[in-house]
Amino acid sequence: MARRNDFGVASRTTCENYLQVSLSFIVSAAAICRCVPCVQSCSAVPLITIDYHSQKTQFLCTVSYYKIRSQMFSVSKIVFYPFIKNFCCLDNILQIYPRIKRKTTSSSGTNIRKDEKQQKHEDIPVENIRNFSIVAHVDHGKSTLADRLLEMTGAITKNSGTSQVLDKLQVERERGITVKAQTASLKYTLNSREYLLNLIDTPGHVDFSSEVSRSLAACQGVILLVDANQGVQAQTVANFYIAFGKDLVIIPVLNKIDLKNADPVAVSGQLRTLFGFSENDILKVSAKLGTGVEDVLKAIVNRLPPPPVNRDAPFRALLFDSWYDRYRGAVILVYVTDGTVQVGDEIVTMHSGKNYEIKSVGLLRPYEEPTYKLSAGQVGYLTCNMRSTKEACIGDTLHHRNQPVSVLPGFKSANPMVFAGVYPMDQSQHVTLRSAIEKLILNDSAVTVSTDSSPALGQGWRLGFLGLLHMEVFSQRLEQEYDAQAIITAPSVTYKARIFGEKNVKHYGGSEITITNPAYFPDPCIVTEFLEPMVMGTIITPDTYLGSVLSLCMERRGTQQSSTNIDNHLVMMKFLLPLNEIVVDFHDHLKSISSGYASFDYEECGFVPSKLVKLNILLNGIIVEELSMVVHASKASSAGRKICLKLKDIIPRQLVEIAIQAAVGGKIVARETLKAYRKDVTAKLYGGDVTRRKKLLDRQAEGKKKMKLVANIKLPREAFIDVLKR
Ligand SMILES: Nc1nc2c(ncn2[C@@H]2O[C@H](COP(=O)(O)OP(=O)(O)OP(=O)(O)O)[C@@H](O)[C@H]2O)c(=O)[nH]1
Repeated sequence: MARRNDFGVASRTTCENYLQVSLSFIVSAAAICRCVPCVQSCSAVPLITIDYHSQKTQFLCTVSYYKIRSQMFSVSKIVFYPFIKNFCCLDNILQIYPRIKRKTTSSSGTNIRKDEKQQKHEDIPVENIRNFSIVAHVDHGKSTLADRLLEMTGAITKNSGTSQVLDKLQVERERGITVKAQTASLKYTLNSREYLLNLIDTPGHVDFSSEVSRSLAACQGVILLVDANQGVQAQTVANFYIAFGKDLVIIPVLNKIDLKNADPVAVSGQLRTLFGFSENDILKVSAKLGTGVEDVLKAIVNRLPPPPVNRDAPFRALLFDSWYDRYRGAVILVYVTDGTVQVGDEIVTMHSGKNYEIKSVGLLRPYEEPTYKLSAGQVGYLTCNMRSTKEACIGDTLHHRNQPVSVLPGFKSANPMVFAGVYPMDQSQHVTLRSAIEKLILNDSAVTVSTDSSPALGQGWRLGFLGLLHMEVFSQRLEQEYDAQAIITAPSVTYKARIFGEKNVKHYGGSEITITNPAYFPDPCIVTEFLEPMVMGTIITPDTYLGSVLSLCMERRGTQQSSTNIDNHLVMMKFLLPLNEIVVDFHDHLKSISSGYASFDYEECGFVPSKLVKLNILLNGIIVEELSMVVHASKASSAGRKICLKLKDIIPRQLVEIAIQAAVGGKIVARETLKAYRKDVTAKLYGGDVTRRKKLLDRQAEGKKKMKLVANIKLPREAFIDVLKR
């Protein structure tokens, strides 16, 4: 059945005549790299024949998942021909791509089984599908529970050495947090019925909450995981209300019951008081040890409804995630709500109206596993030669060409809260950085981009993030995944201003303008009022720390809205806080004053009038535009003092004295003086009259004064970078 072709050639006829494709190539890493584009262009599961140095050493393998170099290559099944002589060829591949699994059965047998397996995947009836997500506060054990679920359903092997399988990004593994929602389709048999459980693991940190709400669009239920040691935390409350608001079935699960300090009884009480669960609903597990996890699987099957979909209707799917693959372009993750879609179908994306031919479809188990088709109710990926990163629009509806359907409700676009400038290290890296940002945005659609420029840092972009951690993770991913070095400037938030006067309104293009960059702060004379963004913060803290938490919130201009006792020890408080005050270090401060016990979460709460001013920084009387910032009037002097001191440390001393000033309008609010280098002009004098000494010093002072008049203070680029970056 396997045919020997020339190296790397997979003819189209072979593609069409067989379910599999025959390829011949020399066994080496390069060969596999060269083979993969051919494999990708075929619309069937490929069968690869390898000719090792013309010794007719052949084996077959069905490729189910492959990625090259920085990513991963994986061949799920390798079938040996009986006449294999040289096994070292296989070992070569195994060394390079350790995820290849060996299997020695007859080729035909395997193919039949593969077909059967694919049939089963596609044909699992809708009643046996459950789509769910795991939501929880940071570190309450979502990824650990997901690992156990994967193990118990056979998607990964036990003790495979890989923990937190769904945290695939390097940044996630390094920081031990989830930043990107991940999907895995699990097969689970209960009472001899086979179920397909589509699990979406979501991030816990507030900065990635847009990932959570997007993932929930494909789910009918959630597992609300709570650490039995820490109890209900701010993010637990937020996640509960997101799921509740979307009418999803919520399965409350207490995790970490194996810990010595775990108090499942008290935490169950908190869940009952706050959310009205009954004791019988609450499951108790240890995700780490696997205790009780089987009950979670049963609860998913028994308590969650199947997806409300129609397989007989024309194909319709919701695009809810995407990522970039350098060989296949955009890979998009869809939730099929109606009909079926298969390789070779022509589809249209509603947003752009563009046509595409489906090149491959499959499920994530948790690695890509190609299937023949995707049916309604399933969550799977598809590739369709989407080359431009802008084409995969999150929330878009897909349908078959010539079979229009109604639009699915999309997503409320995430509102960026924090803005920062991103510039290349030097301008020669501008193009590289631009393409890296574009590709990363495909994977992280919450980031907004606009171009920006600065005399000191050159051409760059102003990026909007959901929070500070989001910004840090984005810059780390730029570096790790795309090898792009960037300077990220200090973050700021968006303000608004109401303009008066017809001429001014015309000039600014509206009576209410948004200020994302202090450089565009309007003249206060033409502004009726400035507005600043507020958030409703939820803080849950043990009552021992109540005093210090309250004074921190007051200091940050917060006003208390409510206070509820969750139980005898925990208090939940709501504060209205200016976003600007919490964006940088509020969370760190809160953790340090409460020994790590208080938790914080926030949601946007609109804009309110505020007394905002632009703080200018002057060097010897000249404004340095890049260093200016927008602050609340009451904080102008302290912010000014801070930046003047920082500048004094960073700016190298020069031949003239430099006055570093912070000013609001014409009023100087802070000042530091950087002393000039002073040559010891009296060094040559030995003894003599004191007037000679004075004369020399006077002459030096005169010279310095003149120099100050003509000197142009230039900040070296490095000093700028030091001040501008956080
Ligand atoms: N003792 C014990 N530790 C657990 C259990 N479940 C999780 N952990 C530990 O808790 C820590 C956090 O677990 P993760 O699974 O990363 O938590 P997460 O909710 O996915 O974290 P984020 O994605 O950052 O929100 C890890 O050190 C786990 O080993 C459990 O049942 N018992």
